[in-house]
Amino acid sequence: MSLLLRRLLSTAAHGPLPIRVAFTDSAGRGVFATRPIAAGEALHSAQPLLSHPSRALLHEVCYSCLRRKPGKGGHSSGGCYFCSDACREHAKGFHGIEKNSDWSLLDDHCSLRGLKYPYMVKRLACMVISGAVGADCLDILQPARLHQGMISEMEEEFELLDSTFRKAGFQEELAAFFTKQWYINVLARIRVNAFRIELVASSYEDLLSSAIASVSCDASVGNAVYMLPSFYNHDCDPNTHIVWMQNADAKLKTLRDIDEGEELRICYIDASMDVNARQKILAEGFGFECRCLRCLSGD
Ligand SMILES: C[S@@+](CC[C@H](N)C(=O)[O-])C[C@H]1O[C@@H](n2cnc3c(N)ncnc32)[C@H](O)[C@@H]1O
Repeated sequence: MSLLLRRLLSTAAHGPLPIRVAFTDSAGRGVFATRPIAAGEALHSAQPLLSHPSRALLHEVCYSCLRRKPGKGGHSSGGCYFCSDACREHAKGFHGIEKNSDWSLLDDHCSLRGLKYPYMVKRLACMVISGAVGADCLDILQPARLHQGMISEMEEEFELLDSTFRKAGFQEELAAFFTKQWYINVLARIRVNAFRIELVASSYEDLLSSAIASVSCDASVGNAVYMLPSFYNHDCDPNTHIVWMQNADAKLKTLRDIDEGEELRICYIDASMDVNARQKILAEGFGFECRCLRCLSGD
């Protein structure tokens, strides 16, 4: 296990976490309980390594933590909304770089094709340039299997990002890491590990804005990639779930009693779909055939 993971598992506020990361028989690495865990117990929370608001809500959620903008107040900066000084401070490095570039070509490219992940790579590149993270910070995560069509699309996106950064004068900073291969490696990891974030309404006002958002089909406030949550495998009848209350900080909780040594699995997709739809999405989006008990029973 990497040093980073070991540190994450042992530095919880209330002692070591009741989980460990280990190899499964058929699904690569996974998360296992190190003791019996009761239904509904909070396992841990996790802050994103990388997040980005949905395009449709760019000015409606905090540019840093994805918290929804309340009806009044808030701190805006360059068109972006920050919910607090701490969020503004956290975003200072990458936002300063993003602000200095003209992203209109990338915006056109992504909105025409309905792409969201290139924005996450853009943000990661800005975080690397600002010194907030290393260029290899996602390397530990599992990448997607890519076919030639995906690689060609990624190469096109890379060229757009590269020319935008160069026009803004970041040649020197890019030289250290920003290659086509870096872009492809990072995007391949984001494809498999990014979570689509839907906040659980915590107030009447939130409830109202979620209702409006779901009517207009943009219930997701954005996407984020985490470290520890990325090691949870999928099950269509999961024993664990991941929730977001007010912002992109994720909380993992058990859904039923768990035995010591049992693997903890979450559901990556909408579990209410039928077996054929679930199998299709998991095969196309995540590259595996789901052989969970529910799928095997044809449910
Ligand atoms: C978010 S990662 C989960 C952690 C991953 N197993 C690892 O080693 O990093 C998602 C990937 O794990 C594998 N995976 C997750 N759930 C699976 C399942 N039920 N059956 C087979 N493979 C699964 C797939 O390769 C999938 O693309």
